[in-house]
Amino acid sequence: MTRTPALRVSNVSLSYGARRALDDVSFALERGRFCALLGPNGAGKSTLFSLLTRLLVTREGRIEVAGFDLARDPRAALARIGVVFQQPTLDLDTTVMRNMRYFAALHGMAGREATARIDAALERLNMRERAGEKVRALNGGHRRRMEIARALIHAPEVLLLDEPTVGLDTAARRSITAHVHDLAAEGLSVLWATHLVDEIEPSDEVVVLHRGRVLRQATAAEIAGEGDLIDAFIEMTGGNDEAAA
Ligand SMILES: Nc1ncnc2c1ncn2[C@@H]1O[C@H](COP(=O)(O)OP(=O)(O)OP(=O)(O)O)[C@@H](O)[C@H]1O
Repeated sequence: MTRTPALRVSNVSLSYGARRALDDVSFALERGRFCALLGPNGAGKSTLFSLLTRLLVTREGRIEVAGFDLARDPRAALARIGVVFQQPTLDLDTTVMRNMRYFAALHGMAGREATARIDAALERLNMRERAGEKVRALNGGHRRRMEIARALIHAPEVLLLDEPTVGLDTAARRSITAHVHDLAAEGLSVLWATHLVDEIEPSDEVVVLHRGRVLRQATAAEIAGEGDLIDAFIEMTGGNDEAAA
């Protein structure tokens, strides 16, 4: 018997007026996998994230999270998702712990339960010793780690990250990428939107998105074949961004 995927996107389309941002997108994310949603600027990655988090809705297609239909059963589906958006959403003038507590409260958690969940989430990202620091005092990499910890407070099955390394230096980028790969190795299902091929490991699943369409889903090693993933990606997408086309 096959297991229900962590995330299944079936024939999803979305248009902004006359512009078709997503066109019949289908893919599945197996549980405990790191899956890169790889696409150049304008491919539709953020649009897809907006649909997965119900910031946008579409009548065309279907999205299921751990078997729960996002349109029919949004509470159950959304409860199983943790999200790190492209734009940071932290209160810089309060401590890491207060930020985390606020978020726990949004999920209906308080008191000891909240503390235990927050501690565990910070621990997973090696951020526990920073709990008392003001967010403003943290560097970009630590702020991102904190946002990832925050997205894990309610123990989601699927973690969505939209270009989470934007604006980080090379060392912080590498560290965040490694941390999230570790989370997948521990059993979390991860969808990581990026246009940066070097964030992807050979065994990762990759969904190549270009101009709103899925060009391919396979492991990075399969897509790279005898060559490099970057060459295969450039060949598939023509090497130019939608914005520049
Ligand atoms: N609110 C909007 N109104 C009209 N068109 C939009 C809107 N948002 C996005 N688009 C267009 O839809 C397409 C997909 O955009 P989207 O932001 O989802 O891509 P992306 O892969 O996330 O790119 P980026 O990496 O630049 O964020 C692009 O052509 C973009 O110009």
